[in-house]
Amino acid sequence: MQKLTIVKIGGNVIDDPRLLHRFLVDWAAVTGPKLLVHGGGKIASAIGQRLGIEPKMVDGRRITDAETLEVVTMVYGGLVNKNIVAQLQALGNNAIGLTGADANIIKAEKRPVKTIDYGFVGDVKGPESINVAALDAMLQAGFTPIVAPLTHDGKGSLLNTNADTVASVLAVAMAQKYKVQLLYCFEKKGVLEDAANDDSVVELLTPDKYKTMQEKGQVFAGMLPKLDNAFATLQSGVSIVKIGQSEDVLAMAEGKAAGTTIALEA
Ligand SMILES: Nc1ncnc2c1ncn2[C@@H]1O[C@H](COP(=O)(O)OP(=O)(O)O)[C@@H](O)[C@H]1O
Ligand SMILES: CC(=O)N[C@@H](CCC(=O)OP(=O)(O)O)C(=O)O
Repeated sequence: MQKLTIVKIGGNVIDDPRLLHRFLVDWAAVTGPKLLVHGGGKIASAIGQRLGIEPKMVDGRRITDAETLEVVTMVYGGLVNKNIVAQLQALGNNAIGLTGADANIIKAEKRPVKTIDYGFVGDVKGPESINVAALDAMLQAGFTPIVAPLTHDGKGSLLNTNADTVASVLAVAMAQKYKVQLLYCFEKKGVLEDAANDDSVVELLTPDKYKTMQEKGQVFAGMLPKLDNAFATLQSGVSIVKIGQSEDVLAMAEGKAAGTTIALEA
């Protein structure tokens, strides 16, 4: 099986032009088939606020009313996605920017209203909702798909889907055809024993260690769904999952010691 590297890059890196450029230079140097998923939540919040739309987040998910859907479509599908593609073209990487609607790559369902109405937020059912053949054709033709965290409902509406979730569902679906390594890149050196101390990287995170860290309150906020997603992908056929700093993407992709490796057992 051919190797496929899937990287997710988070909002704090995208929001910093210097960090983003440095990441893209290293990303362009990653060899073999590869696919990038980007977030951009921070920029969407800032631009929404400039338009008088206050961000509302519940459990790390954005409440996406009709106006907010317009903002995230412009920001994720336009500004962020196309800036990344243009920079990668300048670096010699033949990137192709996509939302989940393009080539029907990710179909989702509007999250049902229970106690909270998330609005136009999409949940992806499973690997059957991913157009693996289309992504495979692009990869084999030498393109690098750059995927925005937008999905579609098959009825004409775009939906907003958390970028970590998009990366993990794509990784699981692509594992049918490739040996997938999934790298979550953000601004810290990895999963840290102490979130304020960058020198406290946990090199290997097992479910037992994760449980202990949760009990001690060492993992919180956006790291919780990221790690839940990470363990779930390993259980669904993804070969390697790592979490680390955007500056270490090349080292992580090449299997050198960097970041936190997520593993089902020690
Ligand atoms: N143990 C931990 N190690 C590192 N970061 C942690 C930890 N626990 C919580 N965090 C927080 O998780 C955040 C990353 O999650 P999130 O903001 O969702 O990432 P992204 O930038 O990829 O969207 C970090 O900025 C950090 O504040
Ligand atoms: C439904 C939902 O919450 N979608 C996310 C998508 C962007 C994202 O995940 O961006 P980061 O990776 O930068 O956080 C949002 O709008 O914030």
